[in-house]
Amino acid sequence: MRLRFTKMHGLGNDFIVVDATRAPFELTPERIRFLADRHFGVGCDQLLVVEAPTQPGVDFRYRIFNADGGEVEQCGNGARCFVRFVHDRKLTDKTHIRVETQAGLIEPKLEADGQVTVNMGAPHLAPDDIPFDADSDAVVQPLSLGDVRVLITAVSMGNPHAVQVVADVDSAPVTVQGPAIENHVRFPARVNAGFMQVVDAHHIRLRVWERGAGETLACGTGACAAVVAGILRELLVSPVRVDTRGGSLSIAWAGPGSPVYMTGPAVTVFDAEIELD
Ligand SMILES: N[C@H](CCC[C@H](N)C(=O)O)C(=O)O
Repeated sequence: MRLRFTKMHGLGNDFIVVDATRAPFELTPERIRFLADRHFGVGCDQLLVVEAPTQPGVDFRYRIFNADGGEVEQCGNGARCFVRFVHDRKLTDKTHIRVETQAGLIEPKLEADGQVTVNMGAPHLAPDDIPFDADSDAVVQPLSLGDVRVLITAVSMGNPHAVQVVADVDSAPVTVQGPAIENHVRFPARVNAGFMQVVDAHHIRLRVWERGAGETLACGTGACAAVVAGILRELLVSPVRVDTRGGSLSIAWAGPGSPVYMTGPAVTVFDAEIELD
């Protein structure tokens, strides 16, 4: 099977993007893991599949697979790459599109300056919607990681996030606590683990250990979840600049029930083909 794909990234969070609008595209988890492998395959954090919509009034359907082969609900950096991909490949002449995902409808928009703004929808905060086995409905919850206990805020952007505040992201124990949080028993669907340093009320630094991919250079839904958590904890005021290791995003949120808006870049690196056995 010959697979045509485009390599893209959003602030270094990198993707293999496949156009499946004309022909169905069913890949096994094994093949996705092969494609995502940075030594034996192409290499990516996630594989994004562009499909025709399944419902009226929508332009495309968007499926997301982590490097571990699992399909997930949402990807923020991928949504920005998505609108650049469909626009550049002339799958649409629209610059503002409506896209259905497992997590619901999102609306990415290609701005005149090349940046992309995405209405990511409203965050979900009820524990059952994360899903999170919560001690209470408090914004901050203790989570035991064996010999240490961390204080997290659980937020879903369609995909689950556990966000904690740290003094310095550069020295934060991301590679130790990240996997422990990702696989914690109180997150039945596993979780993305965010480590947020508050610089000031409109500025944070963020690292994310992603579910199914490990630490990435940037995480769009993680940036949204961190800003939501920071505003709920009255540490942040919208809009917020989020500095990730791959660059900066701008996140805006007007409070519970309101959508989160994310603005940032989307870059095409190359087009290629690969023979899959
Ligand atoms: N690892 C995430 C999916 C990709 C999210 C991230 N790449 C983004 O930009 O939002 C999860 O399992 O929920």
